[in-house]
Amino acid sequence: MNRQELVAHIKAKKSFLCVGLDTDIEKIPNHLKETEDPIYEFNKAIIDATKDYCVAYKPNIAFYESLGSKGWSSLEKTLNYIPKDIFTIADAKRGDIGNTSKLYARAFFEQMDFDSITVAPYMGSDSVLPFLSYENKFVILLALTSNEGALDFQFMTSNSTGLKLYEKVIEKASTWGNPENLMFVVGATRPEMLKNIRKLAPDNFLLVPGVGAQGGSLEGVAMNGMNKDCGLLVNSSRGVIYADQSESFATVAGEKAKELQQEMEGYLKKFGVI
Ligand SMILES: O=c1ccn([C@@H]2O[C@H](COP(=O)(O)O)[C@@H](O)[C@H]2O)c(=O)[nH]1
Repeated sequence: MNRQELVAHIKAKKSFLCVGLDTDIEKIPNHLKETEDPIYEFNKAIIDATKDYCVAYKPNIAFYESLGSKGWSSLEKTLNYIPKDIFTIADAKRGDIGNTSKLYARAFFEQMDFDSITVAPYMGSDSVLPFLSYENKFVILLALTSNEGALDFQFMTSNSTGLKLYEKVIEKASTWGNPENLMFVVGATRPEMLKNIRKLAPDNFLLVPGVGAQGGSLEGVAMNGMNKDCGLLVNSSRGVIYADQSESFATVAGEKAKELQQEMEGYLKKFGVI
């Protein structure tokens, strides 16, 4: 999917919601555990219930690869089940020397047909460029993450440039890619930082995790980070998919996703995107 198509889906659905498929076998309702592939059955029900309210799904790869070959199989089946007009994100946080990154890119863009993958920036250009060589695919580069540990390195300031590390990541990576193939991860837990990030990356989409279970504010994100095309994909994983753990889990997940979509519709109108 290209950027123009993503923007068109956001406008049509009046939503910039990304539902995180962090499907944890421990948290799946008991009645599904008797099925042959509980992870896939859970994801199918979540997708059926939420697909009208979201524009992206983000399976976090750790939840699948931790189950070995069966997990990879559940992931592939889930990816194939997601409607083709919904943007897909492999939250894999990959990145290695160029020769190895090339194979990570092949795994997620050719073996599996994800629209995008999250990539760690710290090994530099040769670790990221192989992912950027694919047409109509996106790299989503970690810039300012939502966790406590973000404070350990990401705010360090360079004596020579005065830039913080996350700012340098955005500035430098913007010379490798462009808004047609490059997005950045910015946590919802630091919404006040989004104004500054928008100065460095006015047109790039930002993937914003941290709304829901991590306590990030959707309002703060929208008010500080929205651009003329929306420019935001706001993710909620646990806050949607585990909103209820009974047999009604999917219905409640659908209601949660709808609530978020309705709030998003308000912000899209406020900023003249729709
Ligand atoms: O900075 C980051 C980068 C990635 N994540 C991932 O997003 C989801 C958030 O899940 P919630 O249940 O909505 O908290 C999860 O897959 C993280 O690994 C992030 O949270 N922050």
